[in-house]
Amino acid sequence: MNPIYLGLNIDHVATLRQARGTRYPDPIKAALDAEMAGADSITLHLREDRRHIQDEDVARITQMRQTKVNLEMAATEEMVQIACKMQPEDICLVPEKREELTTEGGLDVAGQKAWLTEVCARLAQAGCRVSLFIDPEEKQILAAKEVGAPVIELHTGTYAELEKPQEVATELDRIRKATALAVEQGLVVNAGHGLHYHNVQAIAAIKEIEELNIGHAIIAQAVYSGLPDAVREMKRLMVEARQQAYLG
Ligand SMILES: CC(=O)[C@@H](O)[C@H](O)COP(=O)(O)O
Ligand SMILES: NCC(=O)COP(=O)(O)O
Repeated sequence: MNPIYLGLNIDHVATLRQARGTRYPDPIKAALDAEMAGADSITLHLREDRRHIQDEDVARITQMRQTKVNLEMAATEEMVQIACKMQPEDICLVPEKREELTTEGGLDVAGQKAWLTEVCARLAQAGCRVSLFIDPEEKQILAAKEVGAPVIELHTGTYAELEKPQEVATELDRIRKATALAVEQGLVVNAGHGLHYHNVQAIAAIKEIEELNIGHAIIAQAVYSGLPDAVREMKRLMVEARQQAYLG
């Protein structure tokens, strides 16, 4: 059975801290607690506007983590230099707009192949494994392969927002086909965005998906149950769905 891994996104802990400019809650404490509860990696997004995660958070987590760090960032010169200095295990390149509430859509890899080829090479040279956060589209998957990224993260935001069963089924099918194509191309496939306790299992049941990055829903649930329980329950649902997928 292919295992399924959970990456906890800690941005939302930092959002709460930045709302008041306090020293608490500490996203790094949250990350360490989550690792103890079964999170397999820690994801954090250093935005250009520094609205939540700060440079110091990235420095601290790369030193203190017990699992591995997945740094999400825009493909800009500033961010590439920071990443090369901090050297997290994984980097996920994401599109970024100043005015957006959260990431909207996937990275247009096909539209910036030359620049992304250079960025992927520089990050690989620094010892980081590069992932590209893309929509489940053939054009973007083939472009990801071309620019030299070993990993993609399929954007599940559209899936998460749909409500009508038929539309959800169609989007799931798109994600399944995209996963199959990416695996055929030799890419590792992760997924994430907008996943929560009620929609995660259909994604976790796609056997070739290796890791799910989830933040908002887990941190929200932590308000009620505490973070360790919130992490454990998400992981339990993911593993249950993966096992069921093998049982048929
Ligand atoms: C790339 C992605 O899907 C999310 O992790 C997103 O980057 C999180 O950023 P925010 O926490 O600012 O919404
Ligand atoms: N890359 C997706 C991610 O890190 C978590 O996104 P969300 O669960 O906070 O929507």
